[in-house]
Amino acid sequence: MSGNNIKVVCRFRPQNSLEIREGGVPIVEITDGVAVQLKGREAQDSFAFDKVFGMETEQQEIFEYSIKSIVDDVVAGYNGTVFAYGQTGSGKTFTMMGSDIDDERSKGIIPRIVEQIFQSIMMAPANMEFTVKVSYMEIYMEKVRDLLNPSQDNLPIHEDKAKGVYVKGLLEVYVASTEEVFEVMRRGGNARVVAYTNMNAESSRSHSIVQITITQKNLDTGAAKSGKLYLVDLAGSEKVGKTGASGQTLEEAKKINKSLTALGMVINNLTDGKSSHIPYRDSKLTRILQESLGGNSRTTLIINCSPSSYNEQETIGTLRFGIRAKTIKNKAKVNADLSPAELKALLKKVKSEAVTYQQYITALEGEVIIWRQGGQVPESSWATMEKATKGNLPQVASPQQTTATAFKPLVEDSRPATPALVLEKDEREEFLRRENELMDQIAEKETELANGEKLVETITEELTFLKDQEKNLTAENQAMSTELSDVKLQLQKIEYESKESAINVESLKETNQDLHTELEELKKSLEAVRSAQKVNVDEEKMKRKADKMAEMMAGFDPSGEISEKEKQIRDALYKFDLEKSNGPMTMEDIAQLRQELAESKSMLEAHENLIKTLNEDKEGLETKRSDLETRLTTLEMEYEELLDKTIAEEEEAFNRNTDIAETISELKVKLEHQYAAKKELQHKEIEELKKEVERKNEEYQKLSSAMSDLKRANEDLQSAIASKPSSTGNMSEKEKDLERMRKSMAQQLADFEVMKKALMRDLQNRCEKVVELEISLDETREQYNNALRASNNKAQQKKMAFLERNLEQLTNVQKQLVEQNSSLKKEVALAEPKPKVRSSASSGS
Ligand SMILES: Nc1ncnc2c1ncn2[C@@H]1O[C@H](COP(=O)(O)OP(=O)(O)OP(=O)(O)O)[C@@H](O)[C@H]1O
Repeated sequence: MSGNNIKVVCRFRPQNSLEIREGGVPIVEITDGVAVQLKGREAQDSFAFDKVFGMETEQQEIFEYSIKSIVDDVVAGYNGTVFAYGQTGSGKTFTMMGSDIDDERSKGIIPRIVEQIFQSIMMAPANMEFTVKVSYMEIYMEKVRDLLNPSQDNLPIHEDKAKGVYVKGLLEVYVASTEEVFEVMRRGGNARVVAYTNMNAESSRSHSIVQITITQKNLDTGAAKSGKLYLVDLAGSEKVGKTGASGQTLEEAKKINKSLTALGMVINNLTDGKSSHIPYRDSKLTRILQESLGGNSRTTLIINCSPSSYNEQETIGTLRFGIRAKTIKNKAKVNADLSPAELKALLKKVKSEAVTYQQYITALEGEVIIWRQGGQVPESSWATMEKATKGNLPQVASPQQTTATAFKPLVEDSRPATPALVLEKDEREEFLRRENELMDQIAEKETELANGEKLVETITEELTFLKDQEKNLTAENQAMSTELSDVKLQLQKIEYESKESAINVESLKETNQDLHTELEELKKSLEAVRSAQKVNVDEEKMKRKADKMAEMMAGFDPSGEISEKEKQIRDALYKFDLEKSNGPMTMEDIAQLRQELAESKSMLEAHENLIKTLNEDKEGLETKRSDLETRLTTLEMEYEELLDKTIAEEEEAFNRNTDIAETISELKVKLEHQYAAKKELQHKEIEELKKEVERKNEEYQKLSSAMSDLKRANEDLQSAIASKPSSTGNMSEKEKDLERMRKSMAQQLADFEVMKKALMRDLQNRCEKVVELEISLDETREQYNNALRASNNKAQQKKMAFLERNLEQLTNVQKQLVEQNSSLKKEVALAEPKPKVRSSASSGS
């Protein structure tokens, strides 16, 4: 086993758009493919590496030079590691994975390594059996997450003698082809994207590690070898301040950078030549990659840099890191499991070595005894290892003094012992066992802590939400409290009012009860008074009726004016009879008389027609009068109904405890309404009746003038008859005519007599009705007055006063109607003398 330095290669990518936009220019100059000189503003340093790749270097070229040999080593049973180090965006992922693993040109070194591995396996001898396992993990915030089993996000790191350092519980997938490996890569890559989206973090802040383990077994000998290859894409190496670990606290930023810082420390301690302790355990990354740095591994570090002046500082840092790492020495060895034959030979060798050592020890012990006893051993007889190997040792010591346990083989390890203290083998194993336990506990505690943190976060969110809610609720509560106190006040007010109302209701009930009792008593007393007075009242009524009738009919003497006129007519007829016996009239006189008589006749006929029309008018008036009476009756009935209804409503209002004043005003409005409607109707009727009366007056005037004309004609006729002596011829004819005329006049007189009697009867009937109406009105008024007197309730009195007013108005209306009626009667009476005048006029002719 020989020491071998870490191979460090440097790769510059082309300037990116940001750098160009910011005015960055390439500042690197590569010399001989192994040195790079920075021609920046701050530094003019040169750096030498195993290889320096320029901006235009193809992926294939990188692989060919720096990686291919490592694949061969791993297939040969060595451990291998490829690191990509550099600032964010410097091309680490581009170099390791490539922009497209399916694209021949742009695929990175990992796909190429995988292809190479399977190619090597295919080319291996037939007696070699290979198994390839792949695992994919990342370290973020000092937690190991299994990208092929993302639920495992905090795996512990263990170490034991057989397996060395390993991640406990990491899923290792057996793969049999390039495609299968690619599939695993894609799976892990997707899990990484999802995890970072959920965490709202950047993938550049984590370290991703692809681990490929190749085991090969010689089917003939049984000998086995296994090589482990770590392909590491480190997190961006820039200082947190520059690009800023967005959204992270300083503590988180420290954690993110912890592995990188520890990597730097490990590299420093490995290369400064004085440190006895290498702090692998300071971070998860350095612990996992312990063998890769100064241990059993063939390691290549690719440092990715920006060529731009814009990133000069970061590039210098990266290059310095590479230079330091370059001096690390590893001790790579084949991880071989020996075949049985090899093991037997080894056992034989070890046994013979043990015998040799035992002989050597025995010789030495013999010498020691001699020396202790004060003796001397000549120098030539001193025991040496050389003599022991050759079997030339003197037998000086007793065999019982020899001990096999005195021999201790050197503990050979591939890497510096950790911890730096030199431990006994058992102690070391115990230490590792204890460490593993502690690592498990730490992982558990970390998971618990993470869960606790999540819980705290959730609870904090909940708390914030609850606080907000509480704030809202407090505000709502305050508003509601104010509302509640308002409502309480209102409630108290209502309660008070309710109590007051209850008291009012009670008192009103009592009043109502009293009123009811009083009403009942009044009714009873009224009934009693009624029944007691009924007989008297009937008699009185009759008497009053008779008196009124007498009073009313006093103006209408049937034996008055008409009889006078009748007498005049009779006198005229008698005179006519006398003249007839005095002598004959001349023919001319008679002819003239006849003519005048004919005129008189026609005039008489006209008057008869007029009387007929007047009779018809009278009948019309009669009908109107009866209509008016009916209306009056209806009005009275309505009034009574209204009175009853009002009282009932009032009682109801009392029971309901409603406002009496309100009810009264409503009632008043209603009554006023009804009264106004009726009043209007009656006014209309009165107007109509007035018009009718006027019309009748006009007709009467006309009739009067016609009558006076007739009278004059009759007078002329009479004077003519008086001046003419009685003629000789046709006397008998004239007499006959006169006789006929006299008869017809007598007949008319008799008819008029009949009509007059009928009119008088009718007038008497009407007067009777008017008297009855007046009496009933008086009675109603009296009853009302009684009721008013009986009632001492203030509200009722008010109501009664109101009703009284209504009654007064109705009485006025009734009076008006009665007046109208009497004026109609007068009109009829005026219409009556006309035929009398005419009759008297006729009697005078
Ligand atoms: N050699 C190159 N040639 C062409 N393009 C490159 C090269 N190196 C990197 N790039 C481009 O630069 C961009 C950043 O590269 P990459 O993602 O590999 O950087 P990184 O160092 O892995 O960043 P991070 O630390 O954020 O993961 C990518 O778009 C990539 O395609």
